[in-house]
Amino acid sequence: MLLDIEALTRKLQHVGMKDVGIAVASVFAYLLLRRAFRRRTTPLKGPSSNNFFFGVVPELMEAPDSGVIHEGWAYVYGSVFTIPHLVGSKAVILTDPKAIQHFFSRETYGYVQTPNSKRFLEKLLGRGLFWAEGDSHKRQRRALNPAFSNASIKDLTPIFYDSAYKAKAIWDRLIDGNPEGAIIEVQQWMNHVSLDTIGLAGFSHDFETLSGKTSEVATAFDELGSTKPSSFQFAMFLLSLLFPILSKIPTGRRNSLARLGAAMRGMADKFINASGTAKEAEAANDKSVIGLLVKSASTEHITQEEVIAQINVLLLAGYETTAISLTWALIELSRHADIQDTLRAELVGAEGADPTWDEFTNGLPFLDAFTCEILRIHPPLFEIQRSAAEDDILPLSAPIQSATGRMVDNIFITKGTTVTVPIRCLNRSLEFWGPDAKEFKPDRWLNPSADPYKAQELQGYRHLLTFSDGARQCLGKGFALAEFKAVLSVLVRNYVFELPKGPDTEIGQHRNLLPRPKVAGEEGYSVPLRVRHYVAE
Ligand code: HEM
Repeated sequence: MLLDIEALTRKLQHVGMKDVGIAVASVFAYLLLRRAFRRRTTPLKGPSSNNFFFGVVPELMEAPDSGVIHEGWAYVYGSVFTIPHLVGSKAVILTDPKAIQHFFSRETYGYVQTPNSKRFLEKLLGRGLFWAEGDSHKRQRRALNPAFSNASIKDLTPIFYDSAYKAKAIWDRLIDGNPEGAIIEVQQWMNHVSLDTIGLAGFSHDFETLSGKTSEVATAFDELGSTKPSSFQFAMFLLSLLFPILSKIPTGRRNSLARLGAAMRGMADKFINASGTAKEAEAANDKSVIGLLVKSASTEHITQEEVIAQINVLLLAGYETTAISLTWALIELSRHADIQDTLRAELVGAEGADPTWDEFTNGLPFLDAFTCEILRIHPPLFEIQRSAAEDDILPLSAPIQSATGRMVDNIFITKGTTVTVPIRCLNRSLEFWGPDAKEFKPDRWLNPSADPYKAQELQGYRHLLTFSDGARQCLGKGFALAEFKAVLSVLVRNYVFELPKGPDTEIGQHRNLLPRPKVAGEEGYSVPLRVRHYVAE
């Protein structure tokens, strides 16, 4: 309907300044009343902070183990509690299984990326799966699903083995003729294995880092990984949470991130130009994840921009997570010679040469138990944080006492509230996993306790939240598990791993895009291990 300007002007001439004042005051009064009567998030107990602007965010970011802090707070304040967050606001932390299940069931519609994460993800990766929400997320995920089916992952298994054998060929040259073995910085090698694998299996691109080549993407990841953010950069990061405009000011870290974004986009462009239309990809019989995506692109209405964004998503989601898990696996084997022996006995005893995909999924119980324990004790992502897109009511498994002393069996969440699921806390919590929760014990997966503790109440892969849950749960879970098991089976069958200064060597944490393990005192995120040939007795 067009606006009748003349009629409006005539009407306004009859309205005096007094009427305008009354109208403005009425609007204000309405807004204030609406705010006053709007239901607020249930007041919950929780720690306090003197830091009005950042709350406990810096404390959690700098802690060696934020999971232990969350666990302590849950013990003192209850299974759902609040923490002081940005600019006097409160974030809600969930450790109640029913509340967590409800939260994940509403992923991408009711709970969405926080505004800061959304901006960051769009800038770095584009409008792909990580960025998308609701129906758009569903559509993108549907298009990618076939590439992650069991049949597709089975087809990719030779690529996982190829990467492991390329590393083996070079390690053999480093070790040959030396009974004492060689000191090998394994984290860098697990980076190479993971990057080359995701390149080939994800989008038919060989980064060739296992052959000693460098690429812009590898260099950009390396640069981000090896430099520790300075105090200035940390302060700028915190400030940009409050004033997003500050995220445009270049700092060393932001420049590295920009270079990583540019390198990933450059490579994605090359892939699109090389594979071109769906027809050409089909002709090339491209079984990579993106090759399959390109084929289904037209039926699912996937744009070229979205295909490019998905390449970035795969790189970021698949590279660091798997490299970190493999590095932790080698550290834990070096810390526990008995576990290393048991795993090797199972793998060497396996029939034939390399275990098949079917054996990874249905056989080799100790390899499976070891894998689950690495995922439990060392989740690469420490927490999932979202913002409530609308008001919600979280049900609880057991009532808790609110901050006003009232017993409540559900929590009202106001739209805009930040809600966090602390993965690392839940995976290692005494309450969920029993008195030996903090110990690295693969056996727990083989001999489930008669008293199964609370972990059974958690959903997620094997009651772990390492791969998250709900609509956004890790799409590459099957890929990651097969790659992890294939690489580890090659390495453990052929080598013996030790920490050069003994099994009790302190392992520290290096903050990167995701936290990395490092041998305390070493430069960057170095994990040098002594690696010897395994010789059967
Ligand atoms: C040990 C290895 C891995 C772990 C622990 C892991 C964990 C996770 C987690 C926790 C999420 C949810 C993130 C969030 O909601 O903020 C996620 C999402 C995702 N992961 Fe993984 N991941 C691993 C490996 C991989 C690999 C190898 C790939 C691809 C080949 C992959 C592809 C994805 C994708 C595409 C998503 C986004 C799903 C969505 O938003 O719908 N991941 N992963």
